[in-house]
Parts: sequence; C-alpha cells; structure tokens
Amino acid sequence: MSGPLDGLGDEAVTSLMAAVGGARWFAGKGRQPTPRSLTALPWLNEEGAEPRVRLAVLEVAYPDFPGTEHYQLALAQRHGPGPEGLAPLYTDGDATVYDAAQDPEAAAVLLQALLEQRSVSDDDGAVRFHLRERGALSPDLPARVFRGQQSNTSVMFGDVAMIKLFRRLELGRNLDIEVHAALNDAGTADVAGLFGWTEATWSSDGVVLGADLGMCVEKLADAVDGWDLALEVLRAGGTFADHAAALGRALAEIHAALRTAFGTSERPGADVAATMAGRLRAATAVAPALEPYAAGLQERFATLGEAALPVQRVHGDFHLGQTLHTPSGWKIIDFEGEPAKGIAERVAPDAAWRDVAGMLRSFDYAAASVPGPGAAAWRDACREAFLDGYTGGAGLGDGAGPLAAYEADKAVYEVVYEVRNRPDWVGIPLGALTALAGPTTEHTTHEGAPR
Ligand SMILES: Nc1ncnc2c1ncn2[C@@H]1O[C@H](COP(=O)(O)OP(=O)(O)O)[C@@H](O)[C@H]1O
Ligand SMILES: O=P(O)(O)O[C@H]1O[C@H](CO)[C@@H](O[C@H]2O[C@H](CO)[C@@H](O)[C@H](O)[C@H]2O)[C@H](O)[C@H]1O
Repeated sequence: MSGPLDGLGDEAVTSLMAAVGGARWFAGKGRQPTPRSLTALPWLNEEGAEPRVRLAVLEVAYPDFPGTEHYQLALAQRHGPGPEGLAPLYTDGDATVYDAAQDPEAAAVLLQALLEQRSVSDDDGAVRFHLRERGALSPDLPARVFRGQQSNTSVMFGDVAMIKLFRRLELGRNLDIEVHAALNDAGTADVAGLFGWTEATWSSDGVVLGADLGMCVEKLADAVDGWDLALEVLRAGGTFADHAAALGRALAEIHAALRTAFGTSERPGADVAATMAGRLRAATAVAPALEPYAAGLQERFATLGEAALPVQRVHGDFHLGQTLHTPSGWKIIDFEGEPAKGIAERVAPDAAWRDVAGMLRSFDYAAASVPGPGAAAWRDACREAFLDGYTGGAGLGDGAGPLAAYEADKAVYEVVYEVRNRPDWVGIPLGALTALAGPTTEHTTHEGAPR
C-alpha cells in the first residue's frame, strides 16, 4: 500500500488514527475506523531545519461501509523542545512530531512555501504551492491557530492572512478555492481575497490521487460572525433588518457573479421535486419525527412540477454562520456546500432559491434560539428585508412557490443534521415544518411559513 502503513512506523499510524478519530472534523463518528494507508508527502523544508515540516494523508476505511475517506495531517518534526503546552503526536527515533497547525514556527513554513511557490516531490507524492496574489503577505507574520468551531483547521497570520488546511479531503478541486478564485476574478467585494492554495498528488494502490490541501485567504479584519451578531441584536431587542437587507444584496451579487463564472441551465421542476422527495424519504428513515409531515411536504415539493427552474452554481449551505460582518460590509465564507452531501451533489447546479431559503431558515433558527414575544416579528422583519435586498425591491413574483419548496427541503435536511449533531435543537426545524408542510394553495404567513 502506498503510502504503506509502516512508512512512518506503527506508533505514528496509531497516534495519527487516534488524532483523526478524536477530531471535531472526523466524519466517521460512531463507526469503527481503520487506517488503510498513510502517505507522508515530501518534506517542505530542508534537512536539518527545526522544525521540519511535511503534510500527510491518512486514508481511513470502515468495515461496514464502502469506500474510504482521506484526512490531511500537518506534521512538525522537532529534535529540540516543542511549543510550550503542545502535546506531541508521536515520537520518531530521537525526534518528536507535533501538529504543525498548532506549532507557530511550523505553520510559518507553510506560508514561506506559498510565498516561494515551492514544489516538492519524491516517490510517494508531490506538493505544489500556488501564489495568486502576494498582497501584504510576508514570511515573518506571526502564526496563531484559530480556536473557534470549524470543520477544518485555520491558522491566522497576523492581521493579514489565514491558511485553511482542509481536513477531510475531497479528491480533485476544492470548491472553496474554486469559488473564491472565480469570485475574486469577477471583482466581487463580498468574499475574502484568495492569496493562493496548495495541492498534492500521491498514489494509493497504484492509482494516482490528487486533492487541494489548503488555501490562503485574506484575513478579514474586525470580522464578527453573522450568527453571533444576530443573536446579540435579538437579545438586545434591536432590529437586524438593515443587516438582513445588506445580506440579501450581497447574496444577489454573488449569485450574479457565479452565473457569469460558471454559467446557467434549467432543470425540470419535477426532477427537483423528485430529488427532494427522495431526500425526504431518506431523512424520515433517520428521523421518524418527520413522518407526520411527509404527505404535506410531498405536496409542497410537487408544486415545483410545472416549472422549468433556472439553475446555477450556488453557495449550497448559506446561513448566518457563513457570513462575517466587517467594517467594509458583509463577507460570505465557506463555499463547500452542505457537509453531508457528496461532491457531485454539491457541485451540481441548483436553483438560487437554495441559498435564499438557507438564510430564511437561519433567521427562524435565530428567533427560535432567543424565544420571546418579539422573536417572530423580528424573524419576519429579517425575512422581508432580506428578500427585498435580494430581489432589489422587485418582490418574489413566481419565485414564492419554489422558494417555499426549498425552505421545506432545507428544514428536512436540518432535522437530520440536528438529530445527528444537536438533538436538543431538532424542535427548531420540526417547528417550521408545521407551516412548510401546510396548505400549498395559499401563501401562509404564520410561524416559519413562506409568504
Ligand atoms: N477570511 C477570514 N478572515 C477571518 N476569519 C475568518 C475568515 N474565514 C473564516 N474565518 C473564521 O473562521 C471560522 C470558520 O471558517 P469556515 O470557512 O466556516 O471554516 P470551516 O470550513 O473549517 O468550517 C469562521 O466562522 C470565522 O470566524
Ligand atoms: O457551517 P456548516 O457548514 O458546518 O453547516 C452545518 O452546521 C450548521 C450549524 O453549525 C447548520 O446550520 C443550522 O444551524 C444554524 C445555527 O447554528 C442555523 O443558522 C442554520 O440556519 C441551520 O441550518 C447547517 O445546516 C449545517 O449544514
């Protein structure tokens, strides 16, 4: 097996499997992961450097599931003492190996490699760094790992840049990089600038595999998470309507740029309805609490049947937590789509209503998280302002029906997400389904309902 499991030694395999299995970003929780291959990619800096840094790919298999998953590790090998308080991953002869993302000097090697557009290769694989824009990047920017909740691992470099190391690797091109590049090329101000990215190739069972390993983007200064800001405003009894309108305008700009960059097509509404119905069936198997809503939801999806839906590249998982409020306006992050979907589904063109619906659901989540007499009115005001911003005041027109179907589809996804990740929250999307699975012949305006 290449990389062979014994390439780094048993201790490395065991400890890296344990590190991956225990990480927030590990996708196989509750299953029995077994390491299938471990590829140590070529060193990124010269022999004798302290620390010496390399990236590695651990391939994980499960006895009861087909296919494998690939996880990235960033390894810092040291002969002297490591960073204070950082536990080693394993020992390698007289060296000790640490997580490079948490070792500032090791993380600096990644930035240095990007600035020099390093390209390294050996028999096991190759790593290439691509610099798009140098901006204010410099090798001496202090590195600090991001400690907030995330599905990957980001390292901040001063106030200038952020390198995001993708943890669960998608073979082929990474969507976040692809979309950031396209939106930067289009001159869209609503996303961070992309400084560069890293890609690798390696072989497994004689097959050459490739993936993007990380991206370096502009660190957005004084950025406040949209979800945190919305809750803060709501708790203080304030209005979020102006922010919602600005988010609507930002999404409209991004959608326009995505149409230009990736093109558009059409999908018969009946196809989309059938996909949603299939997702509902699968979701109901995971979350039987969906059962009472099934007939109403099928009816809601069926309303799509008459339409030819314009489709395009979309964000795919647009919610308040994917927005950052900065002094220069709202910025949208994380264009990788819903984590539970496979790459083919995430890259497939979809109606722009998917993202509109995602944000409307987020306003509902926020209101439900801060219950109180004003919460429903707060949510409805956000909804109205967001749609006004998105449509430029033109209103939804024929879009009201499709939007309602997409809201229902998103709420179904959320029920499964909550059952799997935060069972205490499942009441929020279930609560919305009462209205979304309700009568489809009129536009209802009560709790969580489409207008
Ligand atoms: N360009 C950026 N500048 C500053 N902070 C950022 C930037 N991008 C993301 N973040 C911070 O990192 C967090 C996680 O980012 P995200 O792209 O959602 O990562 P992941 O895909 O790993 O979940 C965000 O919630 C935000 O706080
Ligand atoms: O940000 P991720 O790509 O990891 O998205 C997943 O997790 C989200 C929660 O962190 C989840 O979002 C749901 O909860 C949010 C509040 O925490 C709410 O604002 C969203 O509207 C709701 O969908 C998201 O669905 C999931 O894919």
